[in-house]
Amino acid sequence: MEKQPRFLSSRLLLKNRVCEVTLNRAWLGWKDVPAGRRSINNALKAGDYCVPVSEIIAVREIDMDSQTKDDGRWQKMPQESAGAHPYAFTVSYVDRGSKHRWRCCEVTFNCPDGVLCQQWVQTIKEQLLLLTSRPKSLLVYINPFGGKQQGKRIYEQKVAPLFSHAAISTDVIVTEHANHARDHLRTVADLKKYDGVVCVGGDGMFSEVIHGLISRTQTEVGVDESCPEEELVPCNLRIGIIPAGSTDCICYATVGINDPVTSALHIIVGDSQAMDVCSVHHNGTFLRYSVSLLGYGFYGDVLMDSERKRWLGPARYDFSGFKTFVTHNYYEGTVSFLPAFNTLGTPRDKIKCRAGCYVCQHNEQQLSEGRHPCRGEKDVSDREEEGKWQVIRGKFLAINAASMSCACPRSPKGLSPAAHLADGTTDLILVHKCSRLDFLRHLLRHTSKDDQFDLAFVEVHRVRRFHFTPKHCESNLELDLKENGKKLFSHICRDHPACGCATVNSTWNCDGEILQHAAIEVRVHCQLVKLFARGIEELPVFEDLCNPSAI
Ligand SMILES: Nc1ncnc2c1ncn2[C@@H]1O[C@H](COP(=O)(O)OP(=O)(O)OP(=O)(O)O)[C@@H](O)[C@H]1O
Repeated sequence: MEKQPRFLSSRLLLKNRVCEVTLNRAWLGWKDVPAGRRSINNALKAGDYCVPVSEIIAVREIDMDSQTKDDGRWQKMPQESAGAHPYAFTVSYVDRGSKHRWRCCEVTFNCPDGVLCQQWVQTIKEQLLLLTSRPKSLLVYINPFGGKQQGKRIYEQKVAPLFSHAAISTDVIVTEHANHARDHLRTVADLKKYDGVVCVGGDGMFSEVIHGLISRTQTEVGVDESCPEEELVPCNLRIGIIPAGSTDCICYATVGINDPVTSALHIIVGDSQAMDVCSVHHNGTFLRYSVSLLGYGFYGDVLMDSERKRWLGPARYDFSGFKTFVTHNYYEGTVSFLPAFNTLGTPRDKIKCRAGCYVCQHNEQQLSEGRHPCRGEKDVSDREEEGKWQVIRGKFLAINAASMSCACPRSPKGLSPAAHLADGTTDLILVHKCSRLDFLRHLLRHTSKDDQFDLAFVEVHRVRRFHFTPKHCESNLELDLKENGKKLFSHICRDHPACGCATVNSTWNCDGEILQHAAIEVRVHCQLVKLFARGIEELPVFEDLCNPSAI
């Protein structure tokens, strides 16, 4: 690691031990003064430590006379040290626990004189002010009915104190009905006042927020989001998710854990993770946006059935999953798709999307070079034409488009383990008609080490766009044409199930919401939104870096 010039370096007292405390542009570090030279009360060496400045939450001076911290809590001070080192300051910082969990930790240093103490506090504060990616003002939406209806309590007890500790101001809106947050963002909210939007709830609340923000952004720049061919403009404001729902998959996929404190700390340090968004249209009419899973067949049926059994609570997903599996319906239709070309990565290459993902960076760059071509280069529409649409007709148990791995605590690998959050593509997974046993083998591979795509009846394609037309809509289309010309007297199986045709229709599960239409056109918009997150970190990323000799 490159050595940085030191801003400050002093011998201070930490819990009766003399420490060498050092601050440079990147790190705050402390280490015990070597034995023989330290020695206050013969304290044991407790080890060396360093914290990236970017992960310091706050610093404050402590009023030793009143023996309290300025947040009013009592502080025990050792008598000896208080005498010789009567001034102190406390630094709050991010501490990493296991499984991507973050906590806010504190360390208090005692100083021999007040000027030195103030110099430390002032210098650290100045460094924090240089971190311009940190939000100062946030708009917070709380769904009081999400998950176990704990959203308000979670925010007030775990998140709000951290925001105020980090001097972040907030405007909080407790939603009063579904789509309250979406509509407020779309029209009323004074977004210039804020550096970000936070939703407290589950994936449904996150979906409301992206719908509101994307809509608002397009309106402001005069882009018509209802037109499938429009190039949508990315949203400026970042979105934070405080997980408080019964499904918190987006939070899990972008932070690595569903934990309100961890999410709050990612917001405070000003992390940023871009995310692709799929627009879904039917016959040229806008339906919804999706960021995680679009599923027809199995996952559509599970959602449809589980919605009827809300009274069962979270157990409804297991129940409906089992029922749908036993029912074993398949659906006929045509899938056409535009494969991603000129991109790094494939759905089966086992390269997982992680913090600072190279695949996402590279592919986004390729796309934006296409959008803003240098002289002589082709523009994006020409480039898309370079890829050839492919068409697959068949009978499917499931058609899934995974725009991220869709990993969650129940399925740690997810539907498409190598899908990327921000590479401008979605992984289209087609599960053709097969036996129940084979389908079970495929489903079980979501939790085992085996490749879930290495089965004869499963195919997967990384795509930029796809269309799906169920068979009954194809019949509709044919019927219309024939009626116009030849006065055909036939019926559509959908309307007349008694005709004996086995075909039934499924619905699309769009990030947990049911779509009203089965025939859809989907297009991926690369990095349309940004989150206060950094993607899942490879563990243990900071063990190597945390070497005090580097400072
Ligand atoms: N005050 C409210 N009253 C009723 N519904 C609301 C309110 N605020 C938000 N909603 C809606 O509640 C739905 C579910 O919210 P959320 O995702 O936060 O919780 P969840 O428990 O994970 O959801 P689900 O039950 O769908 O798994 C969202 O689609 C949202 O539109």
